[in-house]
Amino acid sequence: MTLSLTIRRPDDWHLHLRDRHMLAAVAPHSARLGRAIIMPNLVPPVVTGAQAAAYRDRILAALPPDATLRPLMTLYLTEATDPADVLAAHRARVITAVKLYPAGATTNSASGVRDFDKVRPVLEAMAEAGIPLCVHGEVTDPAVDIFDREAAFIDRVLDPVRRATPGLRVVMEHITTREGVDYVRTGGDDIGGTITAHHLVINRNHILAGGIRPHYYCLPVAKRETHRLALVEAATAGPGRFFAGTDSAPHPDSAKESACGCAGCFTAPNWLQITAQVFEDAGALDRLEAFTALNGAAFYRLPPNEDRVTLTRGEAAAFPRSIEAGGDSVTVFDPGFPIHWHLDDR
Ligand SMILES: NC(=O)N[C@@H](CC(=O)O)C(=O)O
Ligand SMILES: [Zn+2]
Ligand SMILES: [Zn+2]
Repeated sequence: MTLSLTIRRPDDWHLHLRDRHMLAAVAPHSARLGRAIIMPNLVPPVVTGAQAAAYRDRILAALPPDATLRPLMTLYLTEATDPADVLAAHRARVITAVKLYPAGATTNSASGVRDFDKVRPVLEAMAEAGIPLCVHGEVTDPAVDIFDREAAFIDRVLDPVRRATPGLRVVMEHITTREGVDYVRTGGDDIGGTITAHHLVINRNHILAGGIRPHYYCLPVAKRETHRLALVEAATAGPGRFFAGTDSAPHPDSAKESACGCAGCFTAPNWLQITAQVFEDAGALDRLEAFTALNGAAFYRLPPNEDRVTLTRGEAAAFPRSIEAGGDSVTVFDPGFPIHWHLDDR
């Protein structure tokens, strides 16, 4: 018996498309989504409305003619961000959200925020205008163990900032811990959380046991199995404030397979199929649509996509091991188990 599942066209609420050669190589792999929140951590970062508009044009030019993707742009919050520019870019529908990177927390975060008091006026303006703040939730204090940095961020930064800025709408990005799940679940209507496909699949053993696997290294780093199970439970719970954000973060293999390999997993080509497999294994296929196509739109106060895609269960799917980008290869995330779901949306 062939099992098939028709759902509203999925969105990706956390996507890195990069620029230039990399953009050209990876954009087609996200082209058949509905919408995607485009992360602004380019070098140099996207900090003004004008830069976001120019970046959106480069993305649209890189997409194939049959693309359905509508890129939703974000601004990279710095201590010098002008609240008036944020408000104007939002009013002009150039941006959908603003991204907070604690300085030094992750790839290209050097221009991020060190002193949270400096961004208070921007956050207050955003709360007033209902502009969501997407947050990379890790403390950067070198004294805090890397596996504890998400939980510490909630207590030391996120909760104090939210209390100081009532009405601020926050997406806790790429949550990796039970603490993150609990904070979003109990945090009220103004907080949502994205969950990646790779964090639904790997725990820290996959990165470190039996050899170090750089293509499983991303930030926040995958945690213990108990945390992965909490993420699967949250993702498969149905209607709510958890939604798919792939954090597909391509890097050249030369930068990952290095004595100091950089962070990011490239999941754009297979995240939906992997997610479907995880939901099947959890007995939750009836809730895949909520996670991939309903909850995120609801949080962003956008209508769900009207068109549909069909996923069909069959033979184990074959995904490329890597793709080519401007002379470099970029390894595609390998879930490590067979994926029986195929995407058919034409
Ligand atoms: N997730 C990652 O490990 N890397 C992302 C940055 C980010 O989302 O933190 C990247 O841009 O490479
Ligand atoms: Zn991040
Ligand atoms: Zn990211």
